[in-house]
Amino acid sequence: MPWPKWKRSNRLLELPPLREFSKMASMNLLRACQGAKCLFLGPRIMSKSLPAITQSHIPNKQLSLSPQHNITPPDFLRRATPDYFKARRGPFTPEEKRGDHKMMASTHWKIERILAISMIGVMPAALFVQGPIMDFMLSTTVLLHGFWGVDGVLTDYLEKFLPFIHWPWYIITIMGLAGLLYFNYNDVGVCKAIQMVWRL
Ligand code: HEM
Repeated sequence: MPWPKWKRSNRLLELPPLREFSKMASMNLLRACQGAKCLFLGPRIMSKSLPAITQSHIPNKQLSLSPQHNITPPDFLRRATPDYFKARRGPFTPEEKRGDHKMMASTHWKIERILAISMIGVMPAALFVQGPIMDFMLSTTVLLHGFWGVDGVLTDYLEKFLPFIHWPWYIITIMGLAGLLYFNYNDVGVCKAIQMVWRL
């Protein structure tokens, strides 16, 4: 149905389209944040952090010492610079995006989310329907979700400094899974156990 005449001449319709409007708003917000940073943190910190932001397209190895001259410093010197401890912002090659996994990171991400969404159903269902199948579903979904969650944190924050860090986590997870399965087979099972804890 066409707009009535008075609405077409309404001032509201003369505003820029929503996309332009949000672009302007975010630019202003960014400017305001930079201003606040200068005010509270002082210009020294700003002048230190700004190059890192503007040069985020340069790979870490080149960023670390002399980005202008494109010099790649020796490894021990690279590790001694603060840039080594900064998060890498890309750009990432397809090989890097894939990592050394068997599947694309995006596929893995989707599976993680499907599992997390399925937990929204499994968790309340476990309160009403109990039995070995529900015990198994609750144990495996929560364990796998927790495993991937912590594994992601280790990858993001620790792997760079402690490359072996995943192995203790794999061992803990396998032991946890074995413990949960043992408990489900030989005892009341996780659903009943949670109910019993809450009844205390
Ligand atoms: C129905 C319940 C739950 C839902 C829907 C859920 C959903 C999610 C989602 C979507 C993320 C990813 C967040 C992100 O990448 O920014 C996440 C992260 C995580 N979840 Fe859950 N979760 C649930 C329960 C649990 C439970 C019970 C545990 C403990 C075993 C847990 C442990 C974690 C951990 C360790 C992370 C990683 C945190 C991080 O990356 O900083 N979650 N969860």
